[in-house]
Amino acid sequence: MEIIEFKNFGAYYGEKKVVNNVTFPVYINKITAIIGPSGCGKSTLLRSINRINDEIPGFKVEGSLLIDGKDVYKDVDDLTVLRKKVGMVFQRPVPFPMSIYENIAFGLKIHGVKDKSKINKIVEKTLKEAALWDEVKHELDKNAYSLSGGQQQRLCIARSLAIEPEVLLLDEPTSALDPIATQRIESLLERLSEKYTIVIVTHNIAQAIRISDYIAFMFKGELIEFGETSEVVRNPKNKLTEEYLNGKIG
Ligand SMILES: Nc1ncnc2c1ncn2[C@@H]1O[C@H](COP(=O)(O)OP(=O)(O)OP(=O)(O)O)[C@@H](O)[C@H]1O
Repeated sequence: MEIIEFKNFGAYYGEKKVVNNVTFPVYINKITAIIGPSGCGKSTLLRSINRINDEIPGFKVEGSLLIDGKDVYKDVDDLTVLRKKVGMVFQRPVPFPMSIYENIAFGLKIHGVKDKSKINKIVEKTLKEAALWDEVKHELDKNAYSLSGGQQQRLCIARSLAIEPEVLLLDEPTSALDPIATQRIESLLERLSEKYTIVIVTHNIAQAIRISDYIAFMFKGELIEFGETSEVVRNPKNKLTEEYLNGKIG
């Protein structure tokens, strides 16, 4: 079942159209990878889902983008509600300059959770979910910047999970990480997809093939192909997809 649907969706920065007539579904509790060469509109698509691009002057959209059947640009007034439902993790881990514990507690407090024992429980639960608990349980008061890059990224994932989103958006979450940290994040995402819907932008074709259930291949602002990852890889319908997957473009 789909949770998100792009329908004839387009996006502009000022006069420049960077996403054109894109239609595809994002299925619930699956990992969908948006792939394609640099500048093809991957991040723009991803950032449209939680309307984080609204802050860019001149950004506008056309067509529709539905979450649970509601158009996020027409039917959603409260961006806080949208962003609670749709969490986001960025390319570079960006912990807050505070303790590991506070990194998670902070967001909860903003969302109105005040009870200390409830916060403690959520901190532990989400750090476990993000496969970080065992490494940090004795040093929750340490500054988050003392963690390695991979641990910081898992902390950022834990922070997103704490506010119980339904969808997790990730923009190149492993491109700043070494192969071992990357592998840990990949297996974490596979586990998280049992409970969350995941949309990931990645330059790394091998990664998309390893972890995604569905692939959306973008090229110059157009959706060239969408389908089950195994099917797209085994039997790409479009020549461009085949060339991209074989490293001939991009
Ligand atoms: N804030 C902005 N203002 C103006 N143009 C932008 C802005 N952000 C992106 N663009 C342009 O929109 C197009 C699509 O960019 P986008 O970042 O969505 O692509 P991408 O596929 O994610 O690229 P990359 O893989 O390099 O991150 C590019 O031509 C880019 O230059």
